[in-house]
Amino acid sequence: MGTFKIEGGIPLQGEVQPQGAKNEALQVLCAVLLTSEKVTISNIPDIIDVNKLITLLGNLGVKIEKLDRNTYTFQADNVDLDYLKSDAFREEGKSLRGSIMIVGPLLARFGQGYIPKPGGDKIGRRRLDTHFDGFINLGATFRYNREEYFYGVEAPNGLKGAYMLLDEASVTGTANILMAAVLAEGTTTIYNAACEPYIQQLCDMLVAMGANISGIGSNLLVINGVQELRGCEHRILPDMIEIGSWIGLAAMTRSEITIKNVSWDSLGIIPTAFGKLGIRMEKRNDDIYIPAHTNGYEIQNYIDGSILTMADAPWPGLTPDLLSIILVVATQARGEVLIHQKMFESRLFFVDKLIDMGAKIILCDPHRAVIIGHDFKSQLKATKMTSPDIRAGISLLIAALSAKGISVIQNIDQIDRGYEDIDIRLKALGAKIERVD
Ligand SMILES: CC(=O)N[C@H]1[C@@H](OP(=O)(O)OP(=O)(O)OC[C@H]2O[C@@H](n3ccc(=O)[nH]c3=O)[C@H](O)[C@@H]2O)O[C@H](CO)[C@@H](O)[C@@H]1O
Ligand SMILES: C=C(OP(=O)(O)O)C(=O)O
Repeated sequence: MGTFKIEGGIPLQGEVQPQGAKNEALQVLCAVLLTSEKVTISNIPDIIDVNKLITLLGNLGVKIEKLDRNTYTFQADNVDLDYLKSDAFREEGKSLRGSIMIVGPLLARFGQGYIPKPGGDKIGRRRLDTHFDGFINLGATFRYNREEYFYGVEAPNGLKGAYMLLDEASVTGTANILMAAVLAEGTTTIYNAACEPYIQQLCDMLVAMGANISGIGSNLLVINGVQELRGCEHRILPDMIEIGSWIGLAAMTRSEITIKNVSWDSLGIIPTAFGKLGIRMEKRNDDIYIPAHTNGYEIQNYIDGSILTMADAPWPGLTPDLLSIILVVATQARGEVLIHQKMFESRLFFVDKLIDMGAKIILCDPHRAVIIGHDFKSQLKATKMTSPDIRAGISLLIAALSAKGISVIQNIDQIDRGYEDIDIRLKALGAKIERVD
């Protein structure tokens, strides 16, 4: 596992180009399994999780051509279903969360889908009931091998459209059910569907492939099944979580940064959420300009003067993936904030490290932490730390960049799984960061 060595306390300056969205990439890559025709996808981020999924597709027999670093063509005209029964698949399939989304397309097109319990961040319980309840609603039979943590769904006679009210607005669950429903016979209605930009993008891609979907962008999707889908070209949106990470990083390191081509209209509440911490930014065409916050930033209170709460919620609420970043940025704000991570129960434990570095944080329980900002009157102290999950990892990296002295972050695979060339891009802005071993 690699390590970053970071000399903090240096303001950065310059422009950054956000990578393509990891979580969208994982969805649209799985969608290539829905057609025997060629699909071209551009703006694919070159990151560990995405590359693992591309390898998995290749092992499933999908023909893959790399046109440039971030553009590929895929053709699933000769899928090797036997691979799903191999030991290699049991290992590969469980190494990332996104692999779960091969199940819907495989079930829809070939009548069978299998997956070992998928990996991803260890940030609390991550159940899959919504996915499999959805497939069962579409007429699939379900089995689960408890010893091997292996899931299977089968529908040898095809899927039949159905009405369903999802138990929770699961992002990957909605994507999976949607990809099954586009080839099911008749009409499927998915209520309480997740509607993140990732899902909207997936819907747009499926429509370009010939699917019939209405309600895109809402929590009520109506899908009229079609017999087959065709190839298409699809471009992945810039990664809104990475954009949020750069906003937080700019404020906390008091750097002047322009984030290029952010697709502002797809960012939803994210700029407003950082605005509540007092972070100023300007929309310049489709770029975000963040001035150097030399006089700090002040957390807003509610109208009645009470302390602000920042909590996650399904889209269009604030994504849980940005709360760790918001938390770390708040440690240098003027004022206080309650961070309430509602969805995951083990995502706040990294605050121990921030407390070691001198941040004023009260961890109330696994879901809530109160942050009392230093207003830059006291700098965080450099330390040695390990990245527990992708977003805690980037948050610790932001803390290290703002801290006095040299910090070491171990287990940086956790950061590399979601952030393309993060060290190279930081260096281009003037950061002192080295990848050691
Ligand atoms: C590969 C991928 O796309 N991963 C994202 C996806 O994971 P993923 O699709 O796995 O996450 P889900 O949307 O299924 O749910 C995440 C967690 O939130 C809980 N939950 C969900 C919906 C809800 O209305 N109420 C509720 O409590 C679930 O029980 C679960 O613990 O969505 C998560 C939630 O945005 C993000 O953190 C992950 O980055
Ligand atoms: C939790 C995340 O990823 P995954 O679902 O892949 O673990 C994330 O991207 O913040």
